[in-house]
Amino acid sequence: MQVQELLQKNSIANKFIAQLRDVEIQKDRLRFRKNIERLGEILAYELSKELKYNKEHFQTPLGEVDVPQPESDLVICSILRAGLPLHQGLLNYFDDAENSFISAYRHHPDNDEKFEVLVEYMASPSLEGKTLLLADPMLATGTSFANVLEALKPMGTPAKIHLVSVIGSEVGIENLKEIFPPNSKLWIATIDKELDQNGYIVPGLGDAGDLCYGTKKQH
Ligand SMILES: O=P(O)(O)OC[C@H]1O[C@H](OP(=O)(O)OP(=O)(O)O)[C@H](O)[C@@H]1O
Ligand SMILES: O=c1cc[nH]c(=O)[nH]1
Ligand SMILES: [Mg+2]
Repeated sequence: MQVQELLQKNSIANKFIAQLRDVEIQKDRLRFRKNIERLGEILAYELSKELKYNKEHFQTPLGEVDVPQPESDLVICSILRAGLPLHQGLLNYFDDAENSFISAYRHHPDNDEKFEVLVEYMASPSLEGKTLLLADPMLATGTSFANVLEALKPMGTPAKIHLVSVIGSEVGIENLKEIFPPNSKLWIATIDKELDQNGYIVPGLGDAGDLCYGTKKQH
């Protein structure tokens, strides 16, 4: 798995990341979701440079022109819940992509810091031979991405997988390098060094799902 980190180069993306992280600004859920969506758009643009293109012919009112067009076999798969605004950002640019939705959530069976990641819901077209964009804004331990890859296996083997994320941890990314095929690529806005004892990214931004949609009751 290759890794491309957006914030290695300064851009307007820095502003969106800073607003996601800021403990006061992030209280505005609408802005929080919108900033994840905007980063989805930027990451879509960056990864679009590596898609395959075919020359297509167009008629303007004044003449004819060839413009290479991206291949059309994209499937965007988001990991619920926090993947939803990232999904929308990708879909804003890849508007003719197919779509998958899959759940992954941290279940704390003993109400302590130990957790397992459960996948319980999936709605997906066939992925056989297609280009899969797997979207989750947080890549902490990497377990959600790993379990989702496993759960998607019955849907067929994609020709190429692009993982799309906003904040990752170094250890989580190393874990995924062992699991995802070598031709996969992670497009991520920024990478932090540490995880705390609860598996949260430090400094990170907190709980992305809760910041997008509110807290959830454990069950
Ligand atoms: O890399 P990992 O260690 O698996 O952690 C990252 C996952 O944790 C969060 O999901 P969470 O379980 O909080 O669900 P939510 O999106 O519904 O809040 C986040 O949205 C990622 O899916
Ligand atoms: O830091 C983290 C880790 C998992 N999930 C989040 O939302 N944030
Ligand atoms: Mg959460």
